[in-house]
Amino acid sequence: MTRIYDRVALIGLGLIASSMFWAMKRNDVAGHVTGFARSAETRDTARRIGLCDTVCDSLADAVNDADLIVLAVPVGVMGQVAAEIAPHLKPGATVTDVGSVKRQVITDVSPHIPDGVHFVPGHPLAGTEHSGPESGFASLFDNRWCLIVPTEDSTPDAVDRLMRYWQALGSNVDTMEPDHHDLVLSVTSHCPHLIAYTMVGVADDLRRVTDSEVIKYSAAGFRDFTRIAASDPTMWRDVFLTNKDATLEILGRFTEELFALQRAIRQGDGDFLHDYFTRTRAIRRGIIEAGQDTDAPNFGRTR
Ligand SMILES: NC(=O)c1ccc[n+]([C@@H]2O[C@H](COP(=O)([O-])OP(=O)(O)OC[C@H]3O[C@@H](n4cnc5c(N)ncnc54)[C@H](O)[C@@H]3O)[C@@H](O)[C@H]2O)c1
Ligand SMILES: O=C(O)C(=O)C[C@]1(C(=O)O)C=C[C@@H](O)C=C1
Repeated sequence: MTRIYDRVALIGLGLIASSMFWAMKRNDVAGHVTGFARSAETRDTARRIGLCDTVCDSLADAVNDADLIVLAVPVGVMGQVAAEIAPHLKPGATVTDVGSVKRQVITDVSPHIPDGVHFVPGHPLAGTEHSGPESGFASLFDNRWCLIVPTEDSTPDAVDRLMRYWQALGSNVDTMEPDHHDLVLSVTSHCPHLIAYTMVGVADDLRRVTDSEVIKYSAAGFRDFTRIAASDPTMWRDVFLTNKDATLEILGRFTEELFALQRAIRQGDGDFLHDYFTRTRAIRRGIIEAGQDTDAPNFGRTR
């Protein structure tokens, strides 16, 4: 038995919250789980599929007895939800979030946390392009990192307990400072999504001059882009609006590199291209050798 919290409340019943629920049930991580979603349709779906022990029709009912409250809503509404739950929180409870951006969430949520309640932000580095209450699955967090991003006010006990909770859900855990988190995630997640959105947008524009061939004959590289570019529009709009500085910094560097490659192609500088691709191939191989890419088609193959 790996019970870490007695009562957990999930706010926003989408991909991440539903995956957390199934992972909690798999390992008996929580005693009783309540859930709340804004739309009646999502709450009905949750009741139909058995998502949460109790689906509540109000935020107050969902959180008032909870030891852990998980904000699993788009980053842009975290502050608003925190303000709504604040009067109903139990002393000693911990509020956490799973938002993809940390500095803005801390700025928006912290002022609403009452005295005697802990706030310990977090971010599971796991997801898919799917969203909504039916998209979750218990193994989503297995062997993935979850970054815990304490604020200046987070107490060591509350941090330690939340880390044990994510480990019980199957994750590896680490702590990180908020601004550093936002810069790192801009490189590893946010800008790659923006580039995928752009590439699919370019293909869509081109469709008119290629008679749909780019879609019909889409090769593996482009198909990977379309998977990423199918990710939830609300979630990703909020990510870019709330991680503006890091996104613009990394996009600036990206554009410089792209221009260098463009020049090498124009000048026929094969050595530059070969050296560049040799360097990037080594990065990919390093990730696989470190056992970090469990999705790789050859993961675990010995020959
Ligand atoms: N999808 C991913 O790959 C991924 C990975 C890690 C972290 N995250 C973060 O997790 C959070 C949730 O993402 P998700 O993928 O589960 O999204 P999702 O779209 O699947 O679910 C979000 C849920 O929040 C609800 N919601 C929206 N506004 C609300 C409000 N004001 N009050 C109450 N509920 C509201 C929606 O109805 C929906 O049920 C986001 O902050 C996102 O940045 C997502
Ligand atoms: O695997 C995917 O589809 C994801 O986009 C997951 C992903 C990522 O970029 O790795 C997306 C957003 C997060 O906040 C964390 C994880």
